[in-house]
Amino acid sequence: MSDPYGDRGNKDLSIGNPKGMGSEIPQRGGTSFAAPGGPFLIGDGMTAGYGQGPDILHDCTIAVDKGEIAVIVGPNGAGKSTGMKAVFGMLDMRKGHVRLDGEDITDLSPQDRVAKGMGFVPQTSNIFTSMTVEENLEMGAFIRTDDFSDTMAQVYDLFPILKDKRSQPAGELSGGQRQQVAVGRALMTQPKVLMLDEPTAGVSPIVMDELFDRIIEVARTGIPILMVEQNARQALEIADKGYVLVQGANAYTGTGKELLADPEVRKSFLGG
Ligand SMILES: Nc1ncnc2c1ncn2[C@@H]1O[C@H](COP(=O)(O)OP(=O)(O)OP(=O)(O)O)[C@@H](O)[C@H]1O
Repeated sequence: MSDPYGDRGNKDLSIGNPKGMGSEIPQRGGTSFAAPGGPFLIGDGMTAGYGQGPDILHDCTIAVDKGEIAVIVGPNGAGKSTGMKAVFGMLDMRKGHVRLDGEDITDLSPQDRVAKGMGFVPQTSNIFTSMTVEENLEMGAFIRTDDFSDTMAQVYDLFPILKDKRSQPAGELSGGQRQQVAVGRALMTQPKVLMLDEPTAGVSPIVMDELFDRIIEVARTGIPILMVEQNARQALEIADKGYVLVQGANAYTGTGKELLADPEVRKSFLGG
């Protein structure tokens, strides 16, 4: 396996990173955004599938660094959600590693990854609909033994509508508000990194813009964000780094700007 991140000794960096960060042209394949010591969170060379089934991910690499929003886009069935699940430890990895802040966490359970600082908002069933908004947030704090009232106040500052609706069952909220509950719940653990699987699924364009603004705000508080998005163009606009996955493999990697400017990416994935 290539080691484009140069954090496991003296290997040929040219294998995965022919031009390096900052080149004008997005590169095919698993490109490096090399930072000393490697990215903050990386699923590196992941090959994985469900149960005894075929490989869905093929040597797929996704990563996010401190201060960044990294976005994973690609056609339906490309393996975006599977990539997120693999990073979160919900699949058996057949090859590859997951590292968080330099530590190899490949063998940890999802629960243990949460304790290590990973917040994950899955695509579906990401809230408890019969519980109130506030109870959902409290559930998010389940691993904490300290006083979490400050964090709850921060979540309410970020999503004021949730404060207004804190005593309502979460199932009564609109789609965009439910997504806020889901993100808020993940923030209650005070994660070191936040993973979001299609946070804007099923919401209107206006609500999508609002959610993206909130996500940028979260990122500005210092929490790196790795997210999957169907709304590729809009997501790449706010992305420091983007991954286009095709059939479970890295097809294009670059900054959001680079990918938006790439004619092939535009033609194939952004509707021209
Ligand atoms: N629980 C599962 N068991 C078996 N196969 C699955 C499971 N979930 C997904 N797959 C398969 O994995 C492949 C990738 O699916 P995945 O949901 O990761 O793609 P995606 O890029 O997130 O797609 P979408 O944009 O439609 O959500 C598909 O072929 C899908 O059928």
